[in-house]
Amino acid sequence: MDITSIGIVGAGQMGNGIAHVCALAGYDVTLTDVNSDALEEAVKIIGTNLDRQVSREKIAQNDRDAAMQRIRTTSALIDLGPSDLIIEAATEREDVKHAIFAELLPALKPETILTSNTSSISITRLASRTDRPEKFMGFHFMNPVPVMQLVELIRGIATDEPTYDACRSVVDRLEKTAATAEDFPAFIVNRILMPMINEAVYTLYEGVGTVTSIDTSLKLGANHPMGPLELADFIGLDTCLAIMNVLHDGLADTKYRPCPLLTKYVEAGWLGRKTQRGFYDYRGEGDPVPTR
Ligand SMILES: CC(=O)CC(=O)SCCNC(=O)CCNC(=O)[C@H](O)C(C)(C)COP(=O)(O)OP(=O)(O)OC[C@H]1O[C@@H](n2cnc3c(N)ncnc32)[C@H](O)[C@@H]1OP(=O)(O)O
Ligand SMILES: NC(=O)C1=CN([C@@H]2O[C@H](COP(=O)(O)OP(=O)(O)OC[C@H]3O[C@@H](n4cnc5c(N)ncnc54)[C@H](OP(=O)(O)O)[C@@H]3O)[C@@H](O)[C@H]2O)C=CC1
Repeated sequence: MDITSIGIVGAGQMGNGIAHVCALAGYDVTLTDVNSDALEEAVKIIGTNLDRQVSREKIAQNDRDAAMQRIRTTSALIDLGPSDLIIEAATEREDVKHAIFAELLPALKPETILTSNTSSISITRLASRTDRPEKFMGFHFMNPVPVMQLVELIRGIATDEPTYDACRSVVDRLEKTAATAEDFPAFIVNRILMPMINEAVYTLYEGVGTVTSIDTSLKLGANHPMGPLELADFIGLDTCLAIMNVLHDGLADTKYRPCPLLTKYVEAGWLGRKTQRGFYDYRGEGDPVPTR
């Protein structure tokens, strides 16, 4: 199937990044969110990130302008009806994703491919609640989307080859690299990355190190671009906790037990950068201040 238009559900940090790269690659993009402020904010962020790429001579000004022209926003989910490919990038909660698909399905063309950017949730289970499990895939971008090269492609048990091939062609057109993962909890990247982040939170919880010493250790001692707690704030602590819960429930192994301190931060609404406070406090003018 020739994909020319892409509908994106959720205009948070992932949704805006996905809209950015898809529009830049020439796809017509429709972006939707339940929150109309999030849509306005997403368009601003996309404009700023494209400007940055222009100023660093990564893209030309007219490519930037053409990409912005290709992005349409709407708060009505059914406006995604004509899209050839849907990428769902709403909050990492299975009930939210099921509800989105239930509302969206009656508006879709029969041939439309349905995908989720979920970090961890079973693709087979999400697909089973739709009318097209053979046309359903995991399409997992990494954050920040305009910078990170990888897209994980995850087949559900029923996904057919034409669907996989069509998604792979989209990854090629975005000039990203695909890695194929089997449909087990959290796939590849988060199966490995998230227990490391959770262990960093345990290291903090048990008083082995402070926020600063833990992040400095991994940045300078293991050459990670961000420390694990800084990265957790960047991803979103709610998303990190949701992924740990999927690993814990899905693999039934205590080694995936979410750290109680991670739970406490989420309960406080300290979700990281997106709420201005997590393991660091971002509300001041200067450098972020560690909260422990
Ligand atoms: C949770 C999941 O399901 C899966 C995941 O995504 S896990 C998270 C995966 N992501 C990571 O691990 C990110 C780790 N961090 C990094 O790689 C780096 O810190 C970073 C790329 C985010 C920032 O790098 P940095 O060197 O500290 O900052 P900075 O110099 O501002 O940015 C590097 C480049 O990226 C660009 N950039 C950064 N954010 C950008 C954005 N949102 N849009 C466009 N460009 C961006 C910058 O313009 C800069 O470009 P040049 O190389 O041309 O100068
Ligand atoms: N953060 C990361 O590093 C990565 C995240 N992901 C995955 O991408 C998805 C999105 O994550 P992320 O962008 O970080 O999350 P955000 O919290 O930044 O954004 C999620 C957006 O979805 C909106 N939303 C919630 N419910 C609905 C709905 N029913 N219909 C439409 N929009 C809705 C939210 O609105 P409101 O705020 O009003 O609730 C919010 O604007 C998740 O599945 C996550 O696991 C994948 C790779 C990396």
